[in-house]
Amino acid sequence: MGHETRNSPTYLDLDHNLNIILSAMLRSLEYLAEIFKSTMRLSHPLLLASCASAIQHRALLKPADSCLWRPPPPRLACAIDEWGDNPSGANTTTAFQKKASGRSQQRTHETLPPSKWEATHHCAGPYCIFTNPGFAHGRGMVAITTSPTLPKLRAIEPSRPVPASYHLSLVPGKGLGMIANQTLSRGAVVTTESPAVLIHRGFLETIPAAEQHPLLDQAITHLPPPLRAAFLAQMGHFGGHRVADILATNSFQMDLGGADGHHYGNFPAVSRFNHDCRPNVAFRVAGGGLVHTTTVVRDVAPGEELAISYLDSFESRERRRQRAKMAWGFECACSQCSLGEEAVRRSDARLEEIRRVEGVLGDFQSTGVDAALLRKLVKLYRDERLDAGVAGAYTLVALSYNMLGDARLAVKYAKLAREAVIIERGPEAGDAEAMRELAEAPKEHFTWKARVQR
Ligand SMILES: C[S@@+](CC[C@H](N)C(=O)[O-])C[C@H]1O[C@@H](n2cnc3c(N)ncnc32)[C@H](O)[C@@H]1O
Repeated sequence: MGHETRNSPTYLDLDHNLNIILSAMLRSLEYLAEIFKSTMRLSHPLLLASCASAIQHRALLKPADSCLWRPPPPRLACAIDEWGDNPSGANTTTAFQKKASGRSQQRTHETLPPSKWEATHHCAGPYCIFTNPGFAHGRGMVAITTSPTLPKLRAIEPSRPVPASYHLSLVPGKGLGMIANQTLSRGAVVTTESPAVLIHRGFLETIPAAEQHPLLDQAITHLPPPLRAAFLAQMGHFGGHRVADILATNSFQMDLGGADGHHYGNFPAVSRFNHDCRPNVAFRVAGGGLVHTTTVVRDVAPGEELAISYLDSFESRERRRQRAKMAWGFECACSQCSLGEEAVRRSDARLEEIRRVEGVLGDFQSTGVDAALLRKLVKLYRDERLDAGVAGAYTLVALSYNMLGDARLAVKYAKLAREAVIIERGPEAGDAEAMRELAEAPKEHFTWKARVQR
């Protein structure tokens, strides 16, 4: 599973870019124009691409410099010293395992296994299996990654569960899907989940299948039985090696930070979301805690399917369909893709117009920016039902109204932008704070009348 930006297969961070914008604005309005252009092209702070694409991409990479599958060395291969008083792992039976084996288990803090990362001697090239069977009170987690990633693994947080507001059901043509049990209002959280399996991108892209597959199989055996069962119950769309297929069908690309930070994360509960090009649910994996959170972006009625977008929703129908087919192997017949030909033509034209208008607004040198253009952008998003990607548009509209010297509408859209940013990227997103500041004091904001005064 993967989700794409509107124009680039790289990892980017919109908050980071907005911060650049803000400081750049103070220094040079011309510089701002350039950064605006690139920033407003993005629809999502977290850029995801499918394992399937990665596997296809692997063919382009030069044959691996990796070592062969290594027999267990006499001592642990990875830098276990980094974790101080890490126990040997002899007592790693989890609360779940004990429950599963029928023994009564009082789930108190004392009886739960400690949550610590342990190295194993199973490695391929620089990538080793690391396990944490005590993670999240015995739910467990496993990673195939490099030793320098260990401090980042230790920062991963257990999710705080939310009451289930959906059930799983067969959806014609899609396999299982998530169906709302109740009315859900915009902003309602549907799922929170920590990764079950975390795999370094380099492992999937450079280690040959003959070495990769045994290590993947081995990694899964380190999950406590209930989580292992949940992992193996996931859909595999492509066939072939079971674990690799599950990862190719159900992984989110995640950036743990730094040059070595690119990983794929698997979340067995989240894996049941089907795709829709106009989804009613947005997702994010925020911060070093790596908790995956999904939030409803428009009101949902009981019985409605909950869906996320695997793709860049701003691309044309043709392009979206190609990508769905290439990366996940299905013909996209979502509500937007199955419109009639005339409606599709109008939809594609609106998407093209969104790109053009955002280009104009993002170029500080451009003329013709007025309230009518800003109203047009908002209407285009509404007509296209881009509820899951509206935060960037509202942010741009709020800043633009302020640059035009309209404090009332700058405040209105800054508030809308802040709400949308929180829904799409979480309350900790930098843009949420930036929009709060704009809403509180538009005339003191450095964008005030910036277009009028030129
Ligand atoms: C992450 S899984 C989603 C859950 C899956 N339906 C299941 O039964 O577990 C992704 C797979 O679901 C199917 N799928 C998801 N969205 C779909 C859609 N809009 N149309 C058809 N198939 C879809 C495809 O087979 C895709 O490879």
